[in-house]
Amino acid sequence: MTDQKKVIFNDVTLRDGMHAISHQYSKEQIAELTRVLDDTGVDIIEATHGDGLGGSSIQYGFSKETEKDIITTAVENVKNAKVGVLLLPGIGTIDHLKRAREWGASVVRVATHCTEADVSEQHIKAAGDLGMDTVGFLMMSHRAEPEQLLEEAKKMESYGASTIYVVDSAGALTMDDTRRRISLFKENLSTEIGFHGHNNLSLGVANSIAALEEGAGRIDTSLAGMGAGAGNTATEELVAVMNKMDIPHSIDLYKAMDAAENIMKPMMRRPVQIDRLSLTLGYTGVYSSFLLFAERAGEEYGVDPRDILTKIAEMGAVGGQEDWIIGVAQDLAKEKKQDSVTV
Ligand SMILES: C[C@H](O)CC(=O)C(=O)O
Ligand SMILES: [Mn+2]
Repeated sequence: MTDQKKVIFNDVTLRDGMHAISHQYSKEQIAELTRVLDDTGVDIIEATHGDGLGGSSIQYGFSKETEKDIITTAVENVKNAKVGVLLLPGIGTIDHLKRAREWGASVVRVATHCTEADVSEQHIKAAGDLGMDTVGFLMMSHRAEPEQLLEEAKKMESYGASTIYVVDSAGALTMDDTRRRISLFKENLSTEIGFHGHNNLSLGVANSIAALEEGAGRIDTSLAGMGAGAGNTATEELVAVMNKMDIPHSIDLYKAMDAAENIMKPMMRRPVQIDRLSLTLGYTGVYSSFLLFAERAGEEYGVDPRDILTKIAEMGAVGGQEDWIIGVAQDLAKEKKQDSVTV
């Protein structure tokens, strides 16, 4: 590492972590998590529905608390960190963003599928006009070759994003895949570069380190990896490795370990871990937040959720197409029934 600037930690416990708890954090839990996260030293705390502003819906699942309560609770309980929000154009609007800004959010990540940066133009420009730290977030980055991803990143840069992320939504990137994308960004963009990992193939920490070595300056993590699929890169795990490698940051390792163990893990409804289903997400390259949808559909229709995910991967589903899961489960159940009749 030649660049000795402190790495910025963007914590996603209260946003990606929402997926792992079906968006059901209570105000009290949000307040407690915000306080401990702030105390660990993270730079940015992202707090919204898992699918961002406007995400609370029948399609993505309703959150327990309102958008206003999620954001204002985080803002009221933070001392040092900035509060951020996620915005997927089409789910969230510029009006949502203006309200989030009024409630005290100062960072926004405008997220698009990796080949559709075009749809972020208005939202990135609006965020700039609102004086927010504006980040472009290219989801499902494994689905674009590095050169194509760079072209999309350049669009976000031209709209005014000051940081652009490689987002491994499916936890499907290998270390070499990560290096190739981040290094190309580093050579060709003048923005800061970020990396958002999921641990489905057990590469959350390794990919984050590879991204840092190639010049990323922002990294997403969460306590105990709380997040969709097998979770995100766990803060305490990454910090331990960064300490051993002398990579500078602002996190207190023991505080992060204690918060993960004492506060985060007891709140989990289902262990956030690599199991056959979350591993299948990484293996087939499916959006991590499809995990619980596939698990539920598998139970309801009596089919193996791995078959659902494999089919969903073949169909090339992207974030927002959660409803396809039911259709696939129904088709698989029908096929299963026909097979048993023929036999
Ligand atoms: C809406 C997604 O959960 C955003 C994200 O964290 C990802 O794509 O990964
Ligand atoms: Mn994610």
